[in-house]
Amino acid sequence: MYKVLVMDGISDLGIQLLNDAADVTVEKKIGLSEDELIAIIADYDALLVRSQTKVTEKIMTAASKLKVVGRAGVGVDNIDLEAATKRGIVVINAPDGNTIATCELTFAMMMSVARSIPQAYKKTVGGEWDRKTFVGVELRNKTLGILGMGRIGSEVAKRAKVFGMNVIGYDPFLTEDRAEKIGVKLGTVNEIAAQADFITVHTPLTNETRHIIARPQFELMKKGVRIINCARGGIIDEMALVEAIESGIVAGAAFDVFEEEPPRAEHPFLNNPKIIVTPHLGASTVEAQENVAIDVSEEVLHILRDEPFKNAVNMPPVPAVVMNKLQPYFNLGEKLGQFIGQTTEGAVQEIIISYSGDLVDVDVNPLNRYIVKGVLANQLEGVNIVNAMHLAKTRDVNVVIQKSTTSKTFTNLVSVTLKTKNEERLVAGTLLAGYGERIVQIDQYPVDIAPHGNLLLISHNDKPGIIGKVGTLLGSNDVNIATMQVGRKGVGGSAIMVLTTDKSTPKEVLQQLVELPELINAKELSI
Ligand SMILES: NC(=O)C1=CN([C@@H]2O[C@H](COP(=O)(O)OP(=O)(O)OC[C@H]3O[C@@H](n4cnc5c(N)ncnc54)[C@H](O)[C@@H]3O)[C@@H](O)[C@H]2O)C=CC1
Ligand SMILES: O=C(O)C(=O)COP(=O)(O)O
Repeated sequence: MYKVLVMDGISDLGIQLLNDAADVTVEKKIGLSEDELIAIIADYDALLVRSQTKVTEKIMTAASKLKVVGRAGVGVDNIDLEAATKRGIVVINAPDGNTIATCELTFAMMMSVARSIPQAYKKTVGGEWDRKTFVGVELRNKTLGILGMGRIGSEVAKRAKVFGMNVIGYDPFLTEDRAEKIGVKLGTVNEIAAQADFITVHTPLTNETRHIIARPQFELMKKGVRIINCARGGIIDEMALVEAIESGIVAGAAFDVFEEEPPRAEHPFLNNPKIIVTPHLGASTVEAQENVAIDVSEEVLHILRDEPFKNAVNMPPVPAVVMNKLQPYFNLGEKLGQFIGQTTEGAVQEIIISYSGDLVDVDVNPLNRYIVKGVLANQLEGVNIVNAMHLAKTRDVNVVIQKSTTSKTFTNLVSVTLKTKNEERLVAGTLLAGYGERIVQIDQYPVDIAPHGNLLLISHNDKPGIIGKVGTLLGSNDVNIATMQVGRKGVGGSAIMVLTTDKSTPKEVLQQLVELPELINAKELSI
């Protein structure tokens, strides 16, 4: 039974999927301190958070069972990604579910700051009928500068166009073609600062975006500019903004997010009549909260059940077309890795993965992770597709990827060669239409094995009667042979025998096998 800990007010409707799962129990705890979380986290397989809980390295160190941290939202700056990757903890987010909610709040903030709605409301409910102070500005024909033209930034741009605004966007990934298509002019940060009447930011908070708008940019701005931040505190330098308001450059600002949340009571935004604030409400709509909780719950279930997933933040994203092609190979790749990992003794020095046929034109990086995971799982605990490459690197295991267009026999072939100080072994597999996964080569021997269950790998000399001897020995010890394959270099030469058995072969029977004069080695592999 998997145990999931839900924190930070995640929608109950959204996590219904987890509640309904027979193999999951869900516990909800709100507002735990770091120490309180450390005290209980070892019990849980999955942790679900929003932006409030800081998932620190200390918490992950205590989380001995934790497989996944699910972020019901976009930003993961509250989660120590490096610490998670090192420990093989998958971090997933729900990037699509709150785009519209945050875009709409941005628009609400832009209109509020253009018309001073919160300030006017406050006076009106206070008994004043002040129609002089709050003369606003229109959005039409104004220039909106957008830093960060991803999901939210692009939706804001769309709506701004409908309002008759000119939009200038800055985003290192915004191409001229796409900008033209959505009717956005491209500009640098400084060009935006100099030209815009409204500026809104929609980037993540990174080393590059921290204080991307600071004193030098405010100095370039037109008098009367209005600034909106519904992304992350810290993208705009808060103190420089206050100065720019005091010096009359900035006419108003609307902030949903703060460098420190919640802000201290004496924070200069909180008593500035030109600054509108909300308590990080961008994603706080019924729809968005249901969306992100559903998305994150689906992914958490996949991860707990060892099924493929797509939104890992601490792994490169896999486009859907690549995923569709690769997914059928994940199981085969992992089994080939497990198989070859169990055939060798001693530390692995190099893993050579070769692809031919169908996979040559595909980005095989996700599949490499499954293969390396399979290899290392034989020697290391806690390996998974998130940390497999990291663990290989930290253990000086060289991973070499080769591709060849010339597969002689199979439409697709994945072969894995393992080198240790004293050995080099190879296994190759394919997906056969109608038959599924097959191992088709072990070292230099062609074979045809369905890679499931208990496998006995026997190296022997090709002598008459050896097959019978092996069969008799196993049979007399109640080990039933399901399938048998033999491969040899030539008559009387060295050969291999691969058996699948209905149950595991006891150690003493393996020992008796090895003592047969024709046998070189016998090993049970579990894949
Ligand atoms: N206030 C709230 O409650 C919410 C805030 N957010 C924040 O909004 C941010 C944006 O969310 P999405 O649009 O969904 O993310 P996204 O990943 O679709 O877009 C972010 C864009 O920023 C761009 N970017 C990265 N570095 C940049 C730089 N140095 N200069 C300019 N652009 C840069 C990226 O290329 C990307 O296109 C999130 O990172 C999150 O922090 C998101 C949801 C709710
Ligand atoms: O999704 C995001 O990045 C957000 O900032 C939303 O945060 P929240 O889930 O409302 O704590």
